[in-house]
Amino acid sequence: MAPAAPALVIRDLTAGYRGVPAVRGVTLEVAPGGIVALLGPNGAGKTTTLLAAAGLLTPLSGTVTALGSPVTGRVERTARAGVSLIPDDRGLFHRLTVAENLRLAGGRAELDEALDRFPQIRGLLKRRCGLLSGGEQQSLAIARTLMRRPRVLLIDELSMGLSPVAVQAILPTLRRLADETQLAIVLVEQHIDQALSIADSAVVLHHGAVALAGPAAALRADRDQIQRAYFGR
Ligand SMILES: Nc1ncnc2c1ncn2[C@@H]1O[C@H](COP(=O)(O)OP(=O)(O)OP(=O)(O)O)[C@@H](O)[C@H]1O
Repeated sequence: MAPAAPALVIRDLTAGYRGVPAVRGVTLEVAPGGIVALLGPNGAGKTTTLLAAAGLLTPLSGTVTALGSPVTGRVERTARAGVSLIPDDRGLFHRLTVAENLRLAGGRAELDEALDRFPQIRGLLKRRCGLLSGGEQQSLAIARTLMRRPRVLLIDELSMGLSPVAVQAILPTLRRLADETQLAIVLVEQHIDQALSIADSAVVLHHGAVALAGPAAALRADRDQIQRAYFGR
């Protein structure tokens, strides 16, 4: 059987702010059901890459194709077609309850599906979102995004500020989601080992360029290589 067409293709992407590139020549590809870990030190260009992938930032050059269509200049259409971004602040409404946050994303059927995937949220529906723990907020952010039934999920440091234990609890859920629903995921993470343990492949950015890319298992086995890529050596 021929391999499935990639869900997201970023080809030779140069993008930035007010005409100044923050990333240069970035290429990455995610298959349906695949997870790519997008790694690199602060300021390496991970968020910029995700913004361009979501159609929120227009490339200076290069292309982004999601679900077979070009992304550039089509941010709403891209979102409707099934590309969702979870920003690093998780994009939740802290003054609203968990139920209200969820209701904003879809109807009963979508809600039931999301709660089946994250049963721990059922007991929190009346709680104000701002009073949830970091891990609970993280689950809520994913559950809410799943209600839009995305086919490509871009996740920007969902585990920011969380303990390694909380990160350990959530990442396997992403792996199951990808395996069971063919969701394609780009995961920006600072917890390198944990991200590599669920990813199929990884791309390490340094100063806006790809410093290292390859299968996650190979990169996991060679920690020094990643270390060097982080420091641009
Ligand atoms: N709105 C903006 N205007 C101008 N420069 C920006 C803007 N946002 C980011 N940058 C710059 O672009 C570069 C890449 O930033 P980006 O946020 O993509 O990196 P990152 O790898 O996601 O970093 P972090 O891990 O700290 O979130 C940095 O030098 C940053 O200062």
